[in-house]
This record gives sequence, structure tokens and C-alpha cells, in this order.
Amino acid sequence: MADILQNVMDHAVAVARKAGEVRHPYKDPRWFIGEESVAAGEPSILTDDPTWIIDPIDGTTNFVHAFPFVAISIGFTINKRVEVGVVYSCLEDKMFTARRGGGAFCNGEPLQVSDQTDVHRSIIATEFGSNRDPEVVDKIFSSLRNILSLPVHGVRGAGTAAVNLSLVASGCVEAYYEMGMHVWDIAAGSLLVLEAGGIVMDVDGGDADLMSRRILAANNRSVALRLVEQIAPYRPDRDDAPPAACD
Ligand SMILES: O=P(O)(O)OC(CO)CO
Ligand SMILES: [Mg+2]
Ligand SMILES: [Mg+2]
Repeated sequence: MADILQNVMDHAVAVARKAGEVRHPYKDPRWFIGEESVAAGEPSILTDDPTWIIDPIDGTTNFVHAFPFVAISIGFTINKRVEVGVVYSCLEDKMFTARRGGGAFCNGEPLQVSDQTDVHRSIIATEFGSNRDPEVVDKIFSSLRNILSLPVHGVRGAGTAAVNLSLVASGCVEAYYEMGMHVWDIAAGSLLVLEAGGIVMDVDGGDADLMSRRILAANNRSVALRLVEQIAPYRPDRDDAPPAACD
């Protein structure tokens, strides 16, 4: 397991060096976007520089309640594109790894998304999130009602975006969508899905935007576009939005 992780991290360093960077990618604070560092006041701006995007505990509420899905998520971007993704699902003891162009793996075994093209035969993952604004809750339930009524086989949620994305990459669910999570929740997992043969887009069918706090990841375009028709979109404040001015 350690070998797999070391191998992926060595690749990230090699990619950074190839991009002409000579700074040590484990040490320069400009190269990090982390949930805890942003909470401590560090900027959350994705630049073209090599950048580690880290969530040390994805599934904090699960962790607190001993609900058994918790992950560590580490993404590595260059030119705002994820080059390496690692998701460790701690209690499942599954190490998911992906390199751009190099495939996605779970504990070293290759991953492939589901080949299901019929949304009616699909399981869709999503989350209720933590925003209790009535308008947002209405949108969440509107999307859910539409999707359940298609009908689909089922709707699930692991309580962690990173694990939900690993489930898409593993072919256990056909798609995952959410609005309100953050870039550190999805950077690594989005590459897992792409490298397992899936697609990642905005919930409105547009291009994926890591900082938008919106994601739709699916096994294929057919399933994704059926979901786009059902999702009631809303726009959370972006991860790179300037801090609100004080009165
Ligand atoms: O548990 P965390 O890291 O707050 O993340 C949540 C979403 O923000 C679950 O993905
Ligand atoms: Mg998280
Ligand atoms: Mg977290």
C-alpha cells in the first residue's frame, strides 16, 4: 500500500519538475489548498502552479458518529488540471489512485466505471449537504424527487464526496452529483472517475469547474445528461470567491 502511494506521489513530483518547477513541492505554502489551511485563513485560489489540494478527513460528520465511511483526499494540479488523485477510504482500507492518462486503481487493481447506459437501471449517489437555507433544501428535494421519479434503481450517499466519487470509479454507482461541497472534497476523486472511463461535468451539463462547488460525475454521457434534466441547480459561493466585506 505504501509503495502504491509513494509511486503516485513520486509521479506528482516528476510532473512538477517537468513543468519547470524547482521548488520542493512538499514544502512551499503557495502550493497548497487544504480544508484546514483555508479555515485558518490561507487563500483558496487555484493557480497554474503545481498545487496540492488536500482534505485530511472527508466525511467529518461520519467520523464523529462512527458512520463507517471516512476518507483522506489528496489531489495534485498543474495548470488547474488534476494530474494525480489519491483517495484513501480509511475504514474500507481501500487506496484509490489515479494519474492523468495512467488509469485508476484500487489497491493496485484497475478500475472501470459501470457500463450501464439506462438511467432507470442506475444507482445515483448524492448528499444532502449542511446548508439548511430553505431555498437550498427545496432545490435538494426537488432534484431528488425528479430523480427518484424517473425512476432510478436507487439513491445513495456515503457521506463523503471522495468516497462517492470512488464508488462511481469502481462501477458501484452510475453517477454522483452534489452542490455545496468544496474543491478539496472532489479534486482527487474527479480524476479517479475520469481515469476509470467516466465523465465529470457541471450539474447544468457545462464544463466541470473545480472551484464552483458543483459536480456531476457519471459513468457515461447518456446517464449524466438524463440527470442534468432532473437536477435543480443552485450556485453556492465559489471556493475562490473573495471574502465578504465587513460592514
Ligand atoms: O467532511 P468534510 O471534509 O467537511 O466534507 C464533506 C463535504 O464538504 C463531505 O464530503
Ligand atoms: Mg471533505
Ligand atoms: Mg474534511
